[in-house]
Amino acid sequence: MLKIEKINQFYGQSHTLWDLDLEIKKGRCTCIMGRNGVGKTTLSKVIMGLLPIKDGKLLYKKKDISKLSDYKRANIAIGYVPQGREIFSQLTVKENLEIGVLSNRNKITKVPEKIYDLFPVLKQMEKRKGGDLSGGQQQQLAIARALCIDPEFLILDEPSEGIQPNIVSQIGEVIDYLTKEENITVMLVEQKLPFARKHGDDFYVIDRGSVVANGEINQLSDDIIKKHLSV
Ligand SMILES: Nc1ncnc2c1ncn2[C@@H]1O[C@H](COP(=O)(O)OP(=O)(O)OP(=O)(O)O)[C@@H](O)[C@H]1O
Repeated sequence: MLKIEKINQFYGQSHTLWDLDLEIKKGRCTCIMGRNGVGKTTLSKVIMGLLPIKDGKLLYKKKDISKLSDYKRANIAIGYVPQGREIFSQLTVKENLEIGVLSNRNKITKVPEKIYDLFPVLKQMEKRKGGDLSGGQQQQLAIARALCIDPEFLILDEPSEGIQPNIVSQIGEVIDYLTKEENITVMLVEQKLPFARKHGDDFYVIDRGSVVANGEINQLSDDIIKKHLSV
């Protein structure tokens, strides 16, 4: 689905991603793991076209998308839930979802009922302002908004961060449903091992901007964890 070949990214003089290679397979949940500051969010933003790369290739369904704008990437059905959610706090829940609908690749005009089936709390709170929702509800809204574009590929940047356990498990169930039932490909940036192990199929561990380990999630060994993930 997505193949990244030897990308290098810089913030000014600061070299952040180093010859990074990665492959994300269709219909699977691939966890991107690593300690704070190793480049996980930078990688997500590079895929979304929010940050430029110096060199390397981003092949999405075999087509090089590295020169496409972020707007065009939404049109090719890549959904993105950034760290920090970035919902519109002054707009209602429904209006936030309608912003996602505007980029729907099938040109639908209404929020699909399926979104509310996945996140019933959003139906109850449809008229409430985004900013008045709890952190967990905002995270659900951010995921729901990304699903309104009807993505084939969804990037979730630390969706479980700072969220209460019952909402984390609901989000996990949604990830399972998307990959197993809807064949949506998920890239999950995640630091929590139990969550990654439960919902991930594959993993990549990044350290100082490079991939240091990867494989199927059951190959994520204690040795890798000790070397590259524990603090
Ligand atoms: N806008 C920026 N300008 C300069 N340096 C930046 C910028 N954003 C991030 N960095 C640096 O790039 C490196 C990678 O940051 P990034 O946010 O991608 O890491 P991360 O793995 O997502 O971390 P975390 O788990 O804490 O979110 C860090 O050293 C960070 O300080």
